[in-house]
Amino acid sequence: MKLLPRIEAEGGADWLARAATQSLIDEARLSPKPGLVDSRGNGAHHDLTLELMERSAHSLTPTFQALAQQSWLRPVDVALRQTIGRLGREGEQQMMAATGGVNTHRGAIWALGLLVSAVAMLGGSGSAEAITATAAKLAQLPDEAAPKVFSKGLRATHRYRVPGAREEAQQAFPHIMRLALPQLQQSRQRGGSETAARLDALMAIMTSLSDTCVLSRSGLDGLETMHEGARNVLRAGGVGHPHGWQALADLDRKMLALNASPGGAADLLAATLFLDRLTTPNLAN
Ligand SMILES: CC(C)(COP(=O)(O)OP(=O)(O)OC[C@H]1O[C@@H](n2cnc3c(N)ncnc32)[C@H](O)[C@@H]1O)[C@@H](O)C(=O)NCCC(=O)NCCS
Ligand SMILES: Nc1ncnc2c1ncn2[C@@H]1O[C@H](COP(=O)(O)OP(=O)(O)OP(=O)(O)O)[C@@H](O)[C@H]1O
Repeated sequence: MKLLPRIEAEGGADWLARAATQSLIDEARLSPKPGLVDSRGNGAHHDLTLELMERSAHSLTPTFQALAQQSWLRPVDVALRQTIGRLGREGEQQMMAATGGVNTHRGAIWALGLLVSAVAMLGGSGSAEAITATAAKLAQLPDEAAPKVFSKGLRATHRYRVPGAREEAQQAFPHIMRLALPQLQQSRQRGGSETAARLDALMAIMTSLSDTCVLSRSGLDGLETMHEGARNVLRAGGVGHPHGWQALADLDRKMLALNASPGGAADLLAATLFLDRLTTPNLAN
């Protein structure tokens, strides 16, 4: 894994925040994504639009900036965990204010927020491994001030006995490190388009994530359809191959018929693009 270029402390927080927002916008615009909001339309979501997703992404820039500033060269401890927990919840409120009460990016604030903090804790330099390991340490610490709400995601993890957004972070983002980033690089090396490589990275996440968005909306049927369909795309040579493209279209149809949308996989793709962006900083401008 490439080393990050040194990001100077001054301006570093601003740069990280813009990179995080841009990663959310890149994820939202990427098309065609099964079930999700993209440049074509709303996917399986009746309350979301691309315009709303982009407005939401921009509303989060000050949150990412504050997370980076407060975390700059700080050690992992409960005090920092509580600070970022508070900033993350304030970010959720910013998002809700910007979208008129629609949840566009809750999971993304969690994943990207932890990663932005982790890069800042490392002073703006570090490998993707070091960044995700640092984020995991933060996610493992208790946040006493967190309200005890039994969210939809939490309910799904209990009902189906699967890991969710919390566990993905606590385990240092295995779906990003073991699946999405290697797939992104492999598909780029194959020489296809950047869009195809990013869609392949999304497929890699979708082959195995226990996505609580999918589980809440369409149960185990939806989850199995997602796993199987994403495997078919990659087995057929990826999105850049005509058979892979066909398999993606089939998966899109099936997900829509089930009202299934892989929102958790989309969040992790945005986080993947963020980590990728750190190694090619000219993309963030
Ligand atoms: C941990 C979070 C995501 C809450 O998760 P919870 O499981 O309770 O479910 P909720 O339904 O609210 O949201 C889950 C979201 O995570 C995403 N997701 C779903 N499944 C997965 C998965 N397996 N892996 C990763 N992300 C997933 C989806 O987008 C989903 O919408 C978060 O909202 C939270 O607790 N934030 C507190 C603020 C905080 O501490 N922030 C610190 C970092 S900024
Ligand atoms: N491009 C995208 N399209 C749709 N969802 C996305 C996209 N990118 C990320 N997501 C994630 O999907 C989640 C939205 O899923 P969902 O609509 O199931 O959430 P909800 O608000 O909890 O549920 P509901 O709308 O059923 O009340 C968001 O939290 C967001 O993180």
